[in-house]
Amino acid sequence: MAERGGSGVVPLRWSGEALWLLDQRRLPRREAWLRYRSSGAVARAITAMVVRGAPAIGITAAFGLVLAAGALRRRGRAAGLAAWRRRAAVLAAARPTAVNLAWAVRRLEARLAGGAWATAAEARRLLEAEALAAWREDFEANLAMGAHGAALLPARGTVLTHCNAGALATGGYGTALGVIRAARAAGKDIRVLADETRPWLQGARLTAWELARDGIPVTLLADGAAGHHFRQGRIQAVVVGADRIAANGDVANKIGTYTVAVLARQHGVPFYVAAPTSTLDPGTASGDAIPIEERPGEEVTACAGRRVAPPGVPAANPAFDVTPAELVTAIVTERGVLRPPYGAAIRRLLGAAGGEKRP
Ligand SMILES: CSC[C@@H](O)[C@@H](O)C(=O)COP(=O)(O)O
Repeated sequence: MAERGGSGVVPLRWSGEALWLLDQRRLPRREAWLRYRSSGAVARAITAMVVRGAPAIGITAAFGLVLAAGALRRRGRAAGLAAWRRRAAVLAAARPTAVNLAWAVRRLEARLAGGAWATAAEARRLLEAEALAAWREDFEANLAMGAHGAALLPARGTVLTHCNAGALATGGYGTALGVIRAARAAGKDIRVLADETRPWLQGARLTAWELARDGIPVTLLADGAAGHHFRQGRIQAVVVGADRIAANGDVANKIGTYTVAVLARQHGVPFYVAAPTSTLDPGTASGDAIPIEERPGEEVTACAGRRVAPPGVPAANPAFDVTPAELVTAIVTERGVLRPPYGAAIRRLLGAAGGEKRP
């Protein structure tokens, strides 16, 4: 069983035959693993939030594409490829905001196009090797981001984070939480304030769980309480993850992130975004063009499975918002720290990777 740790937490396992996902909807009360053997079921699991977090759903989709390799058994390479691509399109559409889904599909599609294979079994082996490589690379990227980002944090202080950008949201270790983990490992006395992050409570359920397991001091905040803590001077830095970063540096992340960024600017607190280069989207000019996932209103009118709003009252439920680049102090990637102006910095970074960011 392939596993990749980092603080002992992983969102997925690969057996060679099946993908196992840790059901994040049930954490922290239960650690339940669900088994998936088809790409359609994997796509439904992504939509249903069994697994979430941009890099984690990208890696999950990559293994979904391995499971889709059965489509290549059809007579004729072209027909097989067309059937496989249809399954890939379903995976890519499972959640619209995180660019990592499309990134995973492009990466595995390029592997198929560039690799020598004659049978579906050979193609499956190529796809599996690529999915495992994407997972390993994401884990290593998180370690590198941790090292770059830790240097930005003070020797002692409190960091606010929003949502969960930890091991559960990635191939292991985490982006924003990776930065915090690395700072602690480097001996910095960092404490964490975690926004609860309604409606799915990724902060209360997942970030708090991960950090408590690691013995990192974490205090939960109701989402509306952040402003009070900024005003009291209790926050020295903000670190969050990202679902997509546009070519100009605008950042899409969990709904509520923009509010935190505005507060950070108002109070002169640095606002850092930690994200792997797989989250950069040079094909999207600005945040205005990033599709924002709209989820069912029932996720807001109910809390922990019980309706809290009066019957008949609807709720708007955008899952993400966009923080304009001008509010972002720095973007931490595995290849180094980007500073404004981000358009030029992102072009330089991706150019340095050989002119093409994606395979
Ligand atoms: C390293 S995870 C970065 C982002 O994906 C994370 O901050 C986030 O917004 C996750 O949203 P989610 O709806 O839980 O998938």
